[in-house]
Amino acid sequence: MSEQGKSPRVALVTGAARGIGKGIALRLAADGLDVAVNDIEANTDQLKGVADEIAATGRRATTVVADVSDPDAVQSMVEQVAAELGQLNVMVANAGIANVKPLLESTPEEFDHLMSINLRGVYLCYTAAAKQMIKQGDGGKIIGAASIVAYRPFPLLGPYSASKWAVRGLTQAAAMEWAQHGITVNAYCPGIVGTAMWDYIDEKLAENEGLRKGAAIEKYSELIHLGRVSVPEDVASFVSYLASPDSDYMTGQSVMIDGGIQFS
Ligand SMILES: NC(=O)C1=CN([C@@H]2O[C@H](COP(=O)(O)OP(=O)(O)OC[C@H]3O[C@@H](n4cnc5c(N)ncnc54)[C@H](O)[C@@H]3O)[C@@H](O)[C@H]2O)C=CC1
Ligand SMILES: CC(=O)C(C)=O
Repeated sequence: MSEQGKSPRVALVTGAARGIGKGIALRLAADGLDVAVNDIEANTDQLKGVADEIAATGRRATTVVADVSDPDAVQSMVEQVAAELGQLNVMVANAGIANVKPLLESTPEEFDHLMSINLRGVYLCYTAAAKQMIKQGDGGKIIGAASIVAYRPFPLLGPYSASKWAVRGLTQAAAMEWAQHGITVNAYCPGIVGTAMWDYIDEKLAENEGLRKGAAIEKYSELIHLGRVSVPEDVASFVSYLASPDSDYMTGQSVMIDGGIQFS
């Protein structure tokens, strides 16, 4: 119980074994929420490490191994979190993958796989969380991972950019439909964050453009007006706001948190 005698709010963060998701999970725990962290089976050890870090701060933590593209797994994940931590108040649909390739070399199978995680996964997490929050009857905060490419695609990241553009649309529709239940739905749009995802993007862009390793991220970083590559904590600070009552009058927005690359 908190000082006010109310149970701490509970957040679920997908793709939280590393990178931005880990940063968000640790920040929400620091904000006083109990936190469930999700990732795929291959990252189970890292995921447990994140849960241990949260528990060390005095908050309750639990891990849920699940693939966000699987409807049954997502439904079970939400049920498990509500059963173990008592409720679900904040859903952060963060899990995502990138694929760097010219459109003319991409395959329908690669396209479907990327969409199954980046778009269908977000849709499944949004809807499963909303059903749980409506059942609880006390509103909630649903938050999705978009990107600056939801406003202006990067070449060689065509399907990825389209998936993030679609997350922006889904976020607007969900905000309209669930406002009546006191649920706000917003998305964060990071720019260039130095995570494993950008290690991969840098390597692939370098291959495609005949650059040395590290050169692509340097090149793209020249676009950042604030003059440095982002860290997960930059994004987590904004998600902290979206998860808090301070953002209660904001819904349907996909907001750039990119050091000043893209302007809407
Ligand atoms: N790194 C960047 O510059 C940017 C990242 N983003 C978005 O932020 C989110 C997090 O990105 P990063 O932390 O950089 O990526 P990352 O690759 O470091 O971490 C993503 C996590 O998601 C997990 N994941 C992948 N597929 C999954 C699935 N099917 N089910 C559950 N978990 C799954 C991975 O195992 C990994 O732990 C992604 O949605 C990404 O598209 C958006 C803009 C910029
Ligand atoms: C990975 C990503 O979304 C960007 C913009 O770098």
